[in-house]
Amino acid sequence: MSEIATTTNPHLAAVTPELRTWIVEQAQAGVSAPRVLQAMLDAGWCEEVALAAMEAVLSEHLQGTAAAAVQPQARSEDLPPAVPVPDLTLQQHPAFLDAGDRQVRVVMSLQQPRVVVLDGVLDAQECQQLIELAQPRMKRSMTVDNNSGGDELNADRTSEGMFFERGEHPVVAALEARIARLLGWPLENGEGLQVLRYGPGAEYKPHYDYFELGQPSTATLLRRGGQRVGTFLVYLNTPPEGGGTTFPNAGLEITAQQGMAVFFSYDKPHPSTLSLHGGAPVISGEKWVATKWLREREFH
Ligand SMILES: O=C(O)CCC(=O)C(=O)O
Ligand SMILES: [Fe+2]
Repeated sequence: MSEIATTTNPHLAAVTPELRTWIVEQAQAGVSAPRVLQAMLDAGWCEEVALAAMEAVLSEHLQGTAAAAVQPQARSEDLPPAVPVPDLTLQQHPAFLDAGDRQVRVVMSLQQPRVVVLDGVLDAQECQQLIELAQPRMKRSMTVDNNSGGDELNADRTSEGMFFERGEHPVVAALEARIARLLGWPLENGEGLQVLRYGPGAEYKPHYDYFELGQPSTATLLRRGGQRVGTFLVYLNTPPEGGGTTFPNAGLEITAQQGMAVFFSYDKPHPSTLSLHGGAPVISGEKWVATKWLREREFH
C-alpha cells in the first residue's frame, strides 16, 4: 500500500467525514479525477494535500471500508454556483477598520475558509448589556428541522439561546450598524441577532450555517431572504477554559474573548467552502456569544 493511503498520513487529519463523502460522491457520479482535484484547488487546497486526500479516500473506498461513512445525499455533478458574499475591506492590510462609531482591530485573516478575526467590536459594557437583556429570555437552543423547516431540539447543540428583533434595543442596533458597515452588506440582509449561552460541558458540534440543498424544508427557509452567506459571531464574555470556535477543516480554533468577533463566509452551500465550524465544549465557567447570520437578500 502506498504511504499516502495510510490513515497516519498527517494530510488526512484534515479530511472530515463530509469531505470524504463528497470525494466519493463525485467519483460515483462519474466526475473525472482532474475535475474533482480542480474543485479542491479552487476551494484553496494545496495540490499535494488534495491529491493525497483524494487518493487515500478513493483507495479506502474501493476497499469497501469507506462505504459505511458515506451519507445518502443529493448527487450532482457540479458544485452549486458561487454567489457574492459579505467581506471586509482588507486589501490594504489595515491594522484597524472603521465600524462607523468605533475602530476595530484586525487580528487575523484567512482566505480559505474565509475567516477574519476582529477585536473591539463591542466594549465590555455593551457585552454586559446584551447578556442582561438576553438572560431572562434564554431557552434551550433549537436547530432547523430539515423536514418541516420548524425548530427541533438537537443533542449536538447543548446551549441556550434567544433572538432579538432587528434594532430591538439601542445596543442591538449599534452592533447591527457596525456589522453592516464592516462587511459592506445591507443591515436588512441580517437575521435577528441571536444570543447563546453555554454552561460547562455545553457545545455546538461542527456544522454548516448554510441551508443544505435538497432538504424538504430548504425552499421555505430560502424564501425569507435567500441563502445564508456569512456569519458574524461576537464573544460577550471570556470563558476561563474551552468554548473556542473551531474550524475542523482548517485546523483552526478561535479563542473566545470578550468583545472579539469572528466573521466567516461561504459562497455556496457546499463543504468545499471548508466553513464547517463548531462551538467547542466549555470546560469551566460559561460562554456567551451573539450570532448574526447574513442572507443574500433582505431577511423578512
Ligand atoms: O458558539 C460558537 O462558537 C459557534 C456558534 C455557531 O456556530 C452558530 O451560532 O452558528
Ligand atoms: Fe454556526
